[in-house]
Amino acid sequence: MGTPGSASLPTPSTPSGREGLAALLERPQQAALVFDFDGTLSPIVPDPDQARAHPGAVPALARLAPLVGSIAVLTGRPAGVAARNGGFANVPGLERMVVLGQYGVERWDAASGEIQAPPVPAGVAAVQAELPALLDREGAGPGTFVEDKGRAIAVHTRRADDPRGTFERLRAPLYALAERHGLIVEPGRLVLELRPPGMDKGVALEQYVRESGAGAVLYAGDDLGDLAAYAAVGELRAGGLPGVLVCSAAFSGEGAEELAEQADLVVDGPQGVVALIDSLTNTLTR
Ligand SMILES: O=P(O)(O)OC[C@H]1O[C@H](O[C@H]2O[C@H](CO)[C@@H](O)[C@H](O)[C@H]2O)[C@H](O)[C@@H](O)[C@@H]1O
Repeated sequence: MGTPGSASLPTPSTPSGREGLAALLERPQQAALVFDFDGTLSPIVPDPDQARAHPGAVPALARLAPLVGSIAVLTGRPAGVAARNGGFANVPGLERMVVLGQYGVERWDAASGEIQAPPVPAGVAAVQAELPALLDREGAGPGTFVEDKGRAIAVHTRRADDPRGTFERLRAPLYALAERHGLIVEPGRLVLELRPPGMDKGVALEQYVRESGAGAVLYAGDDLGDLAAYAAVGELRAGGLPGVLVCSAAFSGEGAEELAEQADLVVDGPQGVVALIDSLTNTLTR
């Protein structure tokens, strides 16, 4: 059975990555494949509300899902937003998919369409109330905008006149604001996100791998928040569970270069991720 794009499966550049991919291909029904959303399944765009999965992503995931143990999305987005913007609901093939949102605190299950989310800590409302005056005081400018994620507040500078300069200028005051209210700052691609502590993509990935009983894991990401998931895969590998680290490298100069350095496989942004998913499907159905 052929799938769109018949490129052959790339070879990981590291021995651990080659071992991880070999294990995935030998026992696909025991493999967990976990994907970040923005920058990995969804191309980076100036307005987060307009971000959608790459047109090839859902069809590619739906073809691969029945061949592997499990497929999940692990994202900084609220779980419901990623499920909606990704178009993951009611897709034949993706009935078992889960979206772990807000760095793993929230969970959306395709099987039920329901979202589980704990209560929002009080510090989030306090930050929300103080933020406009802080941005004004720091001269953030009209291009700087705030994304209210419910249990986190993201300050974006991509649309500012000087995106990197504004990001750097806001860094210290936002860290201080977060600390005053018991939150942490999660830096990303031209975004500083103020969110509750206690969970990150590493903890979430490790929990998901254990819960799904996976014997191998593939994790694909593009941003600083994905480093924790990379570290978790490193620890799982050290404990004998093979894994592959994929970097979706679409933009440079946005602070996430470390990810490409640590990856076993670097692909060309979301379109490269789709090609990789398709080549896995092709290999498993040959
Ligand atoms: O964990 P992720 O799925 O990678 O989410 C991380 C953050 O992604 C979003 O921001 C990024 O994508 C936007 C849309 O392409 C882009 O405009 C922005 O510059 C990027 O930083 C999202 O808006 C955040 O809430 C996520 O935490």
